[in-house]
Amino acid sequence: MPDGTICAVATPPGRGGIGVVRLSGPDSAALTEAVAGPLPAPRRASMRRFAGDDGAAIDEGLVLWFPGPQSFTGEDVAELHGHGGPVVMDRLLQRLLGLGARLATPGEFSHRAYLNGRIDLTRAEAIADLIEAGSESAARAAMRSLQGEFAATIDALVQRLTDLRVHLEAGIDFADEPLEGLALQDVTRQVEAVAAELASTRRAASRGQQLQEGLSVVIAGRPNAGKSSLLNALAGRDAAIVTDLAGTTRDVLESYLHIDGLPLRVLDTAGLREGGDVVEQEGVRRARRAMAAADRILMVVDDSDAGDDPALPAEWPDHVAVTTVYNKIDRSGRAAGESAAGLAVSALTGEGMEALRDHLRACLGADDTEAAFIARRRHLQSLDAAAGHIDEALTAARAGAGEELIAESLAAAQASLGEITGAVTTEDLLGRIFSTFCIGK
Ligand SMILES: Nc1nc2c(c(=O)[nH]1)N(C=O)[C@@H](CNc1ccc(C(=O)N[C@@H](CCC(=O)O)C(=O)O)cc1)CN2
Ligand SMILES: Nc1nc2c(ncn2[C@@H]2O[C@H](COP(=O)(O)OP(=O)(O)OP(=O)(O)O)[C@@H](O)[C@H]2O)c(=O)[nH]1
Ligand SMILES: [K+]
Repeated sequence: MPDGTICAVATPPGRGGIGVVRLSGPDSAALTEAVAGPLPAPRRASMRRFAGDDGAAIDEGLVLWFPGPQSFTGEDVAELHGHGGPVVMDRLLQRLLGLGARLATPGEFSHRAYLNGRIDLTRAEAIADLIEAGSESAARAAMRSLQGEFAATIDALVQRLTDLRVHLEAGIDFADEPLEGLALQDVTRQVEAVAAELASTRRAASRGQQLQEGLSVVIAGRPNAGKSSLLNALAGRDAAIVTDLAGTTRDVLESYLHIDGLPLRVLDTAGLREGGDVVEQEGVRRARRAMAAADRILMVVDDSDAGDDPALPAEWPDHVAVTTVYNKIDRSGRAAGESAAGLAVSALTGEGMEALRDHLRACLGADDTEAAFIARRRHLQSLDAAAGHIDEALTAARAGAGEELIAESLAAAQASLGEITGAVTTEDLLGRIFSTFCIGK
């Protein structure tokens, strides 16, 4: 699949002190020599003149030469560090293309690094996530994955499954009798241990995904409880329309905000009530869908309205954590801040809003971001699939089923985990992953 010598500007477009053009592939040495003269010693920066095809200088700068396999991609790599102007960078690139290099596709350097066994998929993705990181905690989590912690955890799980399978498959080969007694108990215990380990990895990965994509918080409640006002108070701007008409918000309104550098995706929703016109009914359906998919629901109650109470909208999705927010305390007189009942705020005066922000920080695990791996949806899906197969194995083991059945489920779990690090992949998956990277990465 890696074919030819690729080149791209590795630094961001625009003007900068320095701009880097990177080359990877079999002709890197010849192309670099054609432009910049003799190659410097491996991994030693040397000053060179970069010549155009007419021999006139395009720029002068540093050349770095990384003979494969000791390079980022594992292939021969060269870098031309020139002055970071768009015209200079483009002329250098055009010169290399004229000499026979091909423009790299997005993520192609990382893709080659993966194919050459230099980095596994979690590390390739961590590089992209590190570049994209929008907060310090997301960057830290990306570094943990880049340094291989996520991959090591997955590899350890796969190893345990391999050991178990060997154990079971040896049983298949050498005994006609089903697993019983101690042996079966032992297998069950070990599968349980894998299930627990998998669950804790899932938690760390899901924390990492939240750090990257933002905790999704849905503001829900009865019409006129002050949901849109609460969103505006959190966002610090007029993101949503506020009126004293019940049923103002009809659709789901999405806002991204940060609390102490931690990303939040906040959804304002239509007030929950029966009846109303078709538009409002559709709004309520969408609100319920958003609630079911949320990481947390802020259930807003109008504290100045004796008729509003948190128990009213009965059908909460019970897998989603709910925080009750008593709003309009400027009218009800309740003391601001957090209590056992929930949080008391006034979206109008701002009382209690700091306590609400603290609460959301805590929901995001702001004090515990060290334990997170940067993770993507596809990782969580693979972890869930693996957990499903481990469950099957457990059910089979507990029911005293045959070794084959248990081993088969363990193998399926292994395959799901293998998708995370790229031990098991398809062209299609790789294409989808690397095409989202930036050019030059
Ligand atoms: N100039 C420059 N800076 C960069 C990169 C790059 O490609 N070029 N990187 C690109 O992402 C990152 C660093 N990643 C790299 C990873 C491995 C190797 C490398 O040459 N590895 C060899 C030799 C190691 C050594 O010198 O001891 C090896 O592992 O064998 C280089 C960069 C960030 N900074
Ligand atoms: N006194 C007081 N009024 C508030 C407070 N928060 C919101 N309001 C008022 O309550 C009314 C409804 O506010 P909204 O933010 O539109 O309420 P909502 O829950 O989004 O309403 P729907 O979109 O109809 O579901 C408006 O007149 C707001 O000004 C508050 O803390 N104190
Ligand atoms: K309203």
